[in-house]
Amino acid sequence: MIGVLGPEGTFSEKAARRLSPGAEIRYFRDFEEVISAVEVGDADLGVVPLENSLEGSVGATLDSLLRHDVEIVGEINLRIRHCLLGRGGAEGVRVILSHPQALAQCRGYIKRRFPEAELRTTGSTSHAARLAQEFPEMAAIADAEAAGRYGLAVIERDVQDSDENVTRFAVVGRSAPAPTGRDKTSLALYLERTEPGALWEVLGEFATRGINLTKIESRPSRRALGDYYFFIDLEGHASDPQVKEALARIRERAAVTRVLGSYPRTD
Ligand SMILES: O=C(O)C(=O)C[C@]1(C(=O)O)C=C[C@@H](O)C=C1
Repeated sequence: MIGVLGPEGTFSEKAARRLSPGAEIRYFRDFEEVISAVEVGDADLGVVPLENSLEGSVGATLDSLLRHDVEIVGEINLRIRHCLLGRGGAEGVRVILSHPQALAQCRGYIKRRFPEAELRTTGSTSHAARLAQEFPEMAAIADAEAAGRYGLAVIERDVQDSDENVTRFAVVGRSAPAPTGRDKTSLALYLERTEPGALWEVLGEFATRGINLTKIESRPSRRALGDYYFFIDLEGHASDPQVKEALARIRERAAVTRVLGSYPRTD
């Protein structure tokens, strides 16, 4: 059973179905609840968004991965094509609803096409579609498939601000997959020290061993303003000798070195 953001019809569900077409799906209120359900065994796997090509990282997912004892076991890249869904035509639309990530991915379209509309955020794109079903003056930004599920018409298609709108989802589980030879590793580091070059030294451990980094991102540590965790993705598996060696050296310097998972690469 795979846990995803609900209700029925989210992009997270679409990504989960791509991973495992026949799997039983269970719906949760937010990404933290999905991750925590995997941790306690209420879901075998979870599928949660990690980052988007237009809007960047999904902070709520990164923060939850750090705070729960789960592993990233895979990744899924899904092209996101948003639609405007409603009960009538574009003329009657006064309020536009969606998940904050989806509204942000369609910001330009909304400003251009509906300069007067009120924007309201919902827990997910399908939650927006479910609400738009009840109120004719409301339209939802969601997947075309949500229109059929919630009895809505597709008012306009492809309303995202760029065709290159891709969301990368993490598949979250409790046990690490075996190395495949084409893997990626996600890490979270907390350095504590603030002297010049602390991050540079850590990154040098990867550079000198020819390990390619594919992402680096900082997130507030929640301890103090200006205090950060670094989230790093690299090519390779945590059990590869070079990666293992780099991690051992980094563990001597960093206050926290947490491997969030090693998993097969999709690109
Ligand atoms: O609301 C949904 O449909 C989701 O699955 C969430 C989510 C996200 O937060 O990134 C997933 C993909 C899209 O980027 C927009 C929304």
